[in-house]
Amino acid sequence: MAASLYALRHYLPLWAQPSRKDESQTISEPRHRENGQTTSPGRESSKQGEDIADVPRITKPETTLQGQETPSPETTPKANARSDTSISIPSFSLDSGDTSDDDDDEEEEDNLPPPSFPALNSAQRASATPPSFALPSTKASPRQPTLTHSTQSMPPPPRPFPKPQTHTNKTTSLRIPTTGPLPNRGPLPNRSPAQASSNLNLPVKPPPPTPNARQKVLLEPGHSPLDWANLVKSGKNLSGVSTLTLVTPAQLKHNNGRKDRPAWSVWQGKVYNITPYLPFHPGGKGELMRAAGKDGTRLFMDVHPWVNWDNMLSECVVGILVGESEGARGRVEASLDDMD
Ligand code: HEM
Repeated sequence: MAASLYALRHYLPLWAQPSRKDESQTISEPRHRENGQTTSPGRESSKQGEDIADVPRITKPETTLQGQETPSPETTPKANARSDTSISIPSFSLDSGDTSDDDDDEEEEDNLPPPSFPALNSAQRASATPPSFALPSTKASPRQPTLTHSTQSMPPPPRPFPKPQTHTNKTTSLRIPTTGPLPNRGPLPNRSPAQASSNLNLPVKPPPPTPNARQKVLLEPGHSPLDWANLVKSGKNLSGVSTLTLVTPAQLKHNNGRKDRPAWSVWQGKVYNITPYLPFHPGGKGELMRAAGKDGTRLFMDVHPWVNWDNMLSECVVGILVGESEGARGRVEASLDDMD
């Protein structure tokens, strides 16, 4: 116990450090004297047989219990069956009033190297020495702590560590600062990329526009694919003709959607009036108009062969594309039928 206390004396507050000067202390530190030299307990003995003498022992105080026989330091202290309550209980005293006789030893102790653990440059040593105990302020000597004598009741132990008062305390100063820029975290977030890069003299390039691979257009409200599907389902005639007709190429070419004429187009032999579908076409009116007045099968299949145009344009069918001769014969037959 005493050896531990002595080994840890650099970490104990001053008032708790064991003193070798006061002979009345209960914890005495034996000294091994060899050839007139004093060996401190913290030092290692060079001889094996002397190790026992280096171990600090708890010995019976010699001066405070007067009139009692002084036991040999080699024996275990015995309890005394005295009921004299006036006997003062020896206490631990660090009074430094009598420092005159042992100054050399004191200097020798102070010059001792600190314990090897923790290391001299370790964080434990930097932060732990000296611990700041909140001792009651007295105007005593530098060795302030006074555990005085006997019948005085011991004051309550002081708080080992004072409460942290400001954020400059050691424990809080290790935290990440909550204000100001963080170290090595780049520019402040409110700065624009141009401002941030201006410090670095880097050329500022605007991000390239995202290519619209599908070339879809923004449809007008009420012209979504679902709106078109609902319009087709309503059964409304969207072809612009009363009956299916034979369409000649001349007729197809004429109805190309210009000059208020309807826009007809052909897919796989069928003629469709695409005029009502123009505002609903996801690819835009312009794309769809490329097929107006002609056969648009190849254009259609090049872009979206997966689209079921026959189902989508079922109410837009005008007729069937025929040759010029067939169309003329068809018109004659039709006129004959009208005569019947
Ligand atoms: C009347 C016949 C046509 C119908 C019913 C039709 C229908 C459609 C539909 C439903 C889409 C959307 C496809 C999707 O989202 O996957 C679309 C997109 C498109 N269509 Fe058409 N289309 C027609 C004719 C044409 C023609 C003749 C062209 C070009 C000459 C064309 C060019 C486009 C383009 C460029 C897109 C956007 C890209 C895409 O979605 O793949 N369409 N069309």
